[in-house]
Amino acid sequence: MGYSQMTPVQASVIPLFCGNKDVIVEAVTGSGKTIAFAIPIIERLLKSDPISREHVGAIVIAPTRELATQIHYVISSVLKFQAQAEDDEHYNNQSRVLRSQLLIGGSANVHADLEQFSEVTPDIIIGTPGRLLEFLKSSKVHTSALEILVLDEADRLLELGFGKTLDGILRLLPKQRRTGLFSATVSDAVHELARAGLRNPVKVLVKTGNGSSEQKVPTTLKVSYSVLPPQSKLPALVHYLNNLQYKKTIVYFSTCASVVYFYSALSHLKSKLLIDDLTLFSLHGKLPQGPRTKTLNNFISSSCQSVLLTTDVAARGLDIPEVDIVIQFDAPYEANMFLHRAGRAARAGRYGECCLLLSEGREEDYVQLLRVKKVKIEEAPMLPLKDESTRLYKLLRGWMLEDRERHDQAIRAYVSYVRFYTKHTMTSIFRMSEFDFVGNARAYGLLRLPSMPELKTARDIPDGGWLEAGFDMDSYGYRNSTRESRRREEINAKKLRKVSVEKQQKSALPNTPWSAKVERREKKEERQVKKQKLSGVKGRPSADSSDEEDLVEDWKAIVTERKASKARPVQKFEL
Ligand SMILES: Nc1ncnc2c1ncn2[C@@H]1O[C@H](COP(=O)(O)OP(=O)(O)OP(=O)(O)O)[C@@H](O)[C@H]1O
Repeated sequence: MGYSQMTPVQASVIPLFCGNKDVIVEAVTGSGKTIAFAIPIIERLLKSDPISREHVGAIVIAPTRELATQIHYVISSVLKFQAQAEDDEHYNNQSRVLRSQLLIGGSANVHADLEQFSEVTPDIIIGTPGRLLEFLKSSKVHTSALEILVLDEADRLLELGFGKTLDGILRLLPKQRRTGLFSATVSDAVHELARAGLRNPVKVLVKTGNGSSEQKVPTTLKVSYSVLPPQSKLPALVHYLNNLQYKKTIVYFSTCASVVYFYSALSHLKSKLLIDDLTLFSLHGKLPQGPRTKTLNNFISSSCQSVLLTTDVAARGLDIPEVDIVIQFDAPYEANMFLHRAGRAARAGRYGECCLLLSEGREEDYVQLLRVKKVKIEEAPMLPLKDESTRLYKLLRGWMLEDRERHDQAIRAYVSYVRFYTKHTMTSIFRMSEFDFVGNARAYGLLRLPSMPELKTARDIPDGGWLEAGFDMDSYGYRNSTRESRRREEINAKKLRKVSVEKQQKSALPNTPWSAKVERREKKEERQVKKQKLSGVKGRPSADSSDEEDLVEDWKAIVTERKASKARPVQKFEL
């Protein structure tokens, strides 16, 4: 494969894992952990008795489909040398040919996987947890001969959501086996599992730098940050994309909806905003598997300057050699994820850069936290953004006004970002009580804030949520004619309903106390339902700005609620 020597993690782990040791391995991103477990898997299987049909010899579990596919590719690349070695005397003595199979959700169903399993008779299975569990539950698959189990990105696999599936898989595996846990960030959760599944594990910790200069990121990675008002983040991104001369760039956003929106905006405005030969790609977990795989492959094989806009689905493990810069548009929900995102650059000793964009206010404290986590991070030089910013938002506004769907998309992205913010694990830094609702809404190019329960505790919200005074939402239409006629029908139906309610109110005589009581009660119930909706009891549906009248009503309720809350002692919004 062209490697002249082992990387430090390979030199430490291969002898241990080929022997009789379970291992927990922590080594920085891009340090060659895949080969560090691929070689021991192959060695052990070659040394053991041949595995009979329907049996599995080794299992590798990875948290994402992309990573599982990549590991399968690396293992298959090593296994290819078996064919070349067939004439080799040493090889013939061993008389084994190993095969591997990939199991991931979203592609063929588990029946097709089982058919392939009986056809190919693989010794090594590489998969994502859900599909793997389904597969192992089949009576056609036997695990009693399992020699070795590897959990790559083990800390992620043990996080909530995967933990249960993983327990299910572990229950189906024999206790007599070798187990290896690998990650660039081995958390406490891994030690929990170590107690449960590993026998006297050896912990291998491969550090970079020495003593006080010890780091959690590769020494060849330059990490910087910029603190900006929210409205300057998009112009800063555009500035970076136009001025950094790198072949491949990955930009991380916090939610799928943000990727969809910014990809759509930047692609449409590309000829006016970005340098000519830049190609944009978008990848996130809500894409169907086909386009997901195709996008990643196209990004990897692209020969021009390329930018991948993505979420944390592409943060761990992916090895794309030409990625030299990573931009984190938002800070991730936990500090370890920062290291994984950043580690897509500066792999295997190459030079790389990572820029983090933070919003002014509390978020600056994140830098200190990263320093405590042994990340060497410096402030980036100030960017000349003023003119760029005015021009960008003018173009964005023009583009948005061409189709109301684009504003809906922006609202979905904004709402998802706010919801993401509420889930930050570092609540003392990313405080909802300090969140700049208006600044962020402007950053997303919104004309009006959507009504959402989170706004109840927000400060400095403009009347009715308007960010663009005097804008007529009724005449703001969809390009799609079916959608637009449906919107118009809804507006007319609402107008009619309003007229009929007004008529009823007028015809109600003052000396008919019973009907007045009923009406009052109905209104009260209606208000209560609305209040429940706003307090988020059932979780609000995605904000659809086409429902303008409801929005006005909701806004009234928010104002009333805010007035009432002023009278009460202030309750801090702690998470
Ligand atoms: N011995 C070696 N010499 C040179 N390059 C190597 C060697 N072993 C692996 N590499 C290269 O190093 C790069 C990173 O390897 P790998 O993807 O295994 O890193 P990793 O430690 O698993 O990173 P991450 O924590 O991000 O998953 C790959 O491009 C791989 O080809």
